[in-house]
Amino acid sequence: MVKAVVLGAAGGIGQPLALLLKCNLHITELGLYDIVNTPGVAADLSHISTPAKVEGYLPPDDGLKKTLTGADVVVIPAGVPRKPGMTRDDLFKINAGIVKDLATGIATTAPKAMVLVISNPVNSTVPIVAEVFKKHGVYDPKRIFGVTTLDVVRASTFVADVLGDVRMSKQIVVPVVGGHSGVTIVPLLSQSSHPLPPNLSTSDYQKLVQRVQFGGDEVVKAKDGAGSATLSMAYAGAEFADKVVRAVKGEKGINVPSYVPLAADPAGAAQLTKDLGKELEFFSNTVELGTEGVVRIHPLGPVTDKERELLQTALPELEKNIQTGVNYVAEAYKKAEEDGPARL
Ligand SMILES: NC(=O)C1=CN([C@@H]2O[C@H](COP(=O)(O)OP(=O)(O)OC[C@H]3O[C@@H](n4cnc5c(N)ncnc54)[C@H](O)[C@@H]3O)[C@@H](O)[C@H]2O)C=CC1
Ligand SMILES: O=C([O-])CC(=O)C(=O)O
Repeated sequence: MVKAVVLGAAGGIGQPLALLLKCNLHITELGLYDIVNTPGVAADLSHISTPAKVEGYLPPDDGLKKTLTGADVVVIPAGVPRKPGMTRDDLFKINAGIVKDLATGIATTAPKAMVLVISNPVNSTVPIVAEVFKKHGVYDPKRIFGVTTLDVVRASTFVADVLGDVRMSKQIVVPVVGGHSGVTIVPLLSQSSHPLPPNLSTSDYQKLVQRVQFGGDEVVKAKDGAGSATLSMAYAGAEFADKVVRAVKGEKGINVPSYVPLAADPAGAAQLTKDLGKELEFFSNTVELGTEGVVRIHPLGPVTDKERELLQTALPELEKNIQTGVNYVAEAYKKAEEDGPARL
């Protein structure tokens, strides 16, 4: 029995993601929560002849609590998406508060659930969830994940393009490490399961790196004000959720890319710090999953000089983004204490 929950389930990502989770045969219960439209989305999905029992709730009458009760896996795509000209960091002002409130709901109702954060800016929203959990005394770094799967999906697709065989894209695995925005997205193309052509020019290599780093902008521009990636994100989110669900059910040896608290695996974190020459609290890398969440954070593996340069550019930006999330929660709690205890 596995209960999966989507918070922000009526949105551009939420609806197709809920559809894909309803089609996942490992999931027996699907809880949908949003500030609008979830009863309709749930009624619609409930007619699909797969096992998951679907329920949709809105904020009144303790809807968040009802949705989260008994949750094993919670996916969060709630929040506003980008418009052309915006960076993911521009979303922080609105999305930080949304994620903080939802994280509070999870910490109080389903503190043992695996939490999969999609809402941007992921580099800062994942630290927000971690800090809220710390405040509630239920922080387990092994159970909090930033969903960076779309970067890896894009890298596979774009490498297949360069190799001239799109039929191969599903088999191609390229580690993408760091974070989930612009220069913090670092594709380790030298570790691609399918090597790049040896005669690839420097400028074509740079274009490929740039395309992985700014793939999200391609979609934002094409949607021209109507939002950012939703369908490819739902695909990536469902792929990630499927792996987490299978790991929770006891399947062994499942490896996923994810932006995780490095406290999840102190030995792995120590190796990563050695590889990077810098200590960070969160970083995206391949992690092994088990029934209790992260079992192991993999080392970076051999990187080229060019990749090391990309990492050196990513790290200060990532560090700043992490601090923004941590500071936000500290300030919110300080303000709440000043205003009175019932505020959070
Ligand atoms: N991690 C990643 O790779 C990606 C992340 N994203 C991010 O995902 C987020 C959602 O994007 P879309 O689905 O396109 O946006 P959307 O606007 O279509 O949907 C967001 C949904 O969140 C709901 N929502 C707002 N406040 C809420 C609250 N307090 N509680 C519950 N639900 C709430 C809205 O009602 C809406 O249905 C954005 O922040 C976007 O930047 C988007 C693509 C990729
Ligand atoms: O670009 C955006 O704002 C949405 C996103 O995170 C992505 O598509 O990778």
